[in-house]
This record gives sequence, structure tokens and C-alpha cells, in this order.
Amino acid sequence: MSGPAGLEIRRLRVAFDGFTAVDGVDLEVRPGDLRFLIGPNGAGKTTLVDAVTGLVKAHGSVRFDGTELLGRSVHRISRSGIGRTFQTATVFEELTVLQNLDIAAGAGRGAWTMLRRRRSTPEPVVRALETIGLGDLADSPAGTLAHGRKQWLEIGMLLVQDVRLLLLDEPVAGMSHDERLATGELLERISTERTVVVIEHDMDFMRSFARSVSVLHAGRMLSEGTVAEVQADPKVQEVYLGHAPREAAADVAVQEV
Ligand SMILES: Nc1ncnc2c1ncn2[C@@H]1O[C@H](COP(=O)(O)OP(=O)(O)OP(=O)(O)O)[C@@H](O)[C@H]1O
Repeated sequence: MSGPAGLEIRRLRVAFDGFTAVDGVDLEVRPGDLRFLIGPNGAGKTTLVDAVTGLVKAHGSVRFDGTELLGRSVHRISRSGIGRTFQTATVFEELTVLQNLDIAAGAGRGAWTMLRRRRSTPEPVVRALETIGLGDLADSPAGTLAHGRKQWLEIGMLLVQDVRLLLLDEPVAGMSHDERLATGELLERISTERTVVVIEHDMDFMRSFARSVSVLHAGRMLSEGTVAEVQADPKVQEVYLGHAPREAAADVAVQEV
């Protein structure tokens, strides 16, 4: 693995039929960061990640490890070492945990070769299994995993692909308290070797695990800094208290770190 790589976004703009969802955003994520991207509903968080991964047409500049990504295909962007998860885990439910990881790791190998039981498990798969803590469930069908564990498997599928930048969309949505904690610890481990950006609405989770935070509002970058800095920013307090969209979001402004 060639180590974590940074992301540098400049003047990013995404418009849908005249509506500007991302409106001139600058965002810099240094290699090895664990960055949380927060903001009220409709702020443009998912659209920003869609632009980075090539799913929507965007203007401006997105550089990853120094290379311009805008204009590249989804496939080429993913090959450059960027992977994402969505709110709903996309694992092969019928296949085992191990087979899911094996398939993700097996670009270039035939499907049947991968599905046949081999004598030894490839090293990156063993490491990913250990990192995501699913070693005991390696032979269980992914469909039988609890919701939280499916998310971890999906993260493992990015790890075996040697993704250097992980973009995770609300990874702890629907998780229990213990699963959230385990997920936070997993992200801390991962981000020692890779760069991680998390879109999140869960403010307790953000406060516990973010190394840095960016706040989007109405397509623009509202505030950036440490958790303490962002929480103390009157602009952030105003947006969250003004909208008060949900209790968890509103309390970003009123709780001390
Ligand atoms: N394909 C699309 N066509 C038209 N408008 C879109 C499209 N995708 C997103 N939007 C609009 O762009 C704005 C930003 O949406 P986006 O999903 O990026 O926000 P978000 O910050 O991720 O919100 P949430 O936290 O609710 O997921 C919203 O007003 C949304 O309705």
C-alpha cells in the first residue's frame, strides 16, 4: 500500500437543472485525517461525495494525491484508490463474509476461482477480517449479519481493495450504542493508514471520533476546525438551532465537548 493520500477540493460546484446543490466549496483533507462532514439535511454533503466519486457532473477541481479527478469516469476514480459506502450496505447476502471479501479483493481473477474454496486465504483478506473484527463470522452468510456488521463488512471490502480514501455515508445510522463505539474505534484504526471522510448526522458520534470537522450549509462551507472550534462557531449554532431539524443535530450547539 502506498499510504494515505490527501484530498484537495477547490471551487466545487454542482447544479441540477438550475438548482445549485454545491456552490463553490473548498475542502482540504490531509492524509490520514478522520474528517467528519456535517450539515443540515440538503446541505450538499452527499452531492459533494458524488462529485468526488464521479457520480455527478461537477465544476471546479478535485485533486486526490495531486491528481485531478474531475472529468474522470467513476471506474478510473475508484481505481485511483477512492472507495465509498452508502447508507444501505451493499454486500452479497448469499455469500459468506470471507467470499464477499475475496470477491472485493479479486479484481482480475475469475469469479469461479474466487468462489472455490482455496487452501489459503489471501493475506489482505486475513488482515481485513481482523481489522473489521469479523474473524469468527468468516463462514457466515453476509445476509445473516446484524446491520452494524454488514457495514463493517462493507468497509472491509474497501480495505481489501487497498482504498486510500474512504468516503462513508452515515456509517452508524441504525446502529446500537455498542456498534457505534466499535465502528468509531474501527475508523480510528483505519485512519492510521488511510484517509477517512464520514458524512454524519449523529453528533455524539462526531464528538467522540472526529479529528476534524467541516460543516456544510446550503451548498457552502460554513465552518471548519476541531470539534471544539466548530461547536463554538456562532454560525454553526445559528444554522443548527435555526433549523432544529432533529434533536441530535440541534445539540451540536448546546453541548460542551
Ligand atoms: N439528482 C438530483 N436532482 C436534483 N436535485 C438534487 C439531486 N440530488 C440532490 N439534489 C438536491 O441537492 C441538495 C443537496 O442534497 P444532498 O443529498 O447532497 O444533501 P445532504 O447534505 O447529503 O442531505 P442529507 O443529510 O439529507 O442526506 C438537496 O436540496 C437535494 O434535494
